[in-house]
Amino acid sequence: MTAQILDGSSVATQMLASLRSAIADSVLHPTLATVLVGDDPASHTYVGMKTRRAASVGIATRAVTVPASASTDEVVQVVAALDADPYVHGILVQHPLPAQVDERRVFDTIADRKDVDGVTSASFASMSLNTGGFRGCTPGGILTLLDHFEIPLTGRRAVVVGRSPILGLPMGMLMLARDATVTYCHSRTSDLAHQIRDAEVVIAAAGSPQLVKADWVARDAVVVDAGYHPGGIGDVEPGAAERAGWITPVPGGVGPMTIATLLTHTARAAGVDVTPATDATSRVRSDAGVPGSSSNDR
Ligand SMILES: Nc1nc2c(c(=O)[nH]1)N[C@@H](CN(C=O)c1ccc(C(=O)N[C@@H](CCC(=O)O)C(=O)O)cc1)CN2
Repeated sequence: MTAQILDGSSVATQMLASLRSAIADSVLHPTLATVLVGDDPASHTYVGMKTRRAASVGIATRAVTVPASASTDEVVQVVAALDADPYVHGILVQHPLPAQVDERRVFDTIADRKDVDGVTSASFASMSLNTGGFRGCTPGGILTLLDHFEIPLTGRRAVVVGRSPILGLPMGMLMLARDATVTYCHSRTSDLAHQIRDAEVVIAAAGSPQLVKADWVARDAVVVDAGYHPGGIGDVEPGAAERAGWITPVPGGVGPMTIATLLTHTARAAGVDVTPATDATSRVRSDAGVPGSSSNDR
């Protein structure tokens, strides 16, 4: 049997439609600053996609481009100026930054209230401790997608392949906060196939084309492919759809959720009343209220 599709495009479209009407109903004018450092063509494409989708829901963008030769201090100064600008509600620094720039220092310059991309150390701590704030856009978008389709996480064996600070690492922490039993795998994991065969939920976020082989995927597993490589290739072999119970398509899965989440956060940062219904998280969580799901568990 073929897996059911976790259709990120359609959920993102619903989120954007709700966002558009929430912004139209408000007197507020949300503005997102985008910071693009260097000439990476993929980064230009992604910032362009975010800008166009922002415009489509009534969010203004302020595009700042910085030369590829910039130092960490120069990029930090750009971000600090946006932090101080009362007309900017959210700041997106497009990853990756050129090698000579200390990306962590740049991210951590973003004020908490403007970290709509959820990339600062403080936002990571909030995701890890489940204390609110903006979630990372890709991990947050994935969780919204799983919630939308009422995929339970409580007590399930979840494997995250990848441990990047803006995706794999926070993704695992968010699922841990939802009482999944989380295992991180990465480039030094010796038994990746074995770990994935045992997983009920697989988050493939390694940035390595088709790293996850179709025959590693357990029957009926939930497979989220957060890979995006040229030619519509993900981190999971397409044949996995023949075994999985649920799977995200590439394209049309995680990517659109990332952008819809970023824009939802930007509107919230500006004070727009975006109710949970707007970003689909109001759907009843199938693991909500399960005995033993207290955050005090060890
Ligand atoms: N500061 C950040 N940098 C990066 C992030 C991020 O969330 N914050 N994520 C990725 C790239 N990314 C957004 O920046 C991104 C990548 C892909 C998509 C997307 O919607 N892709 C489409 C396919 C598009 C196409 O092929 O034309 C899809 O999957 O359907 C959105 C966002 C790294 N950097």
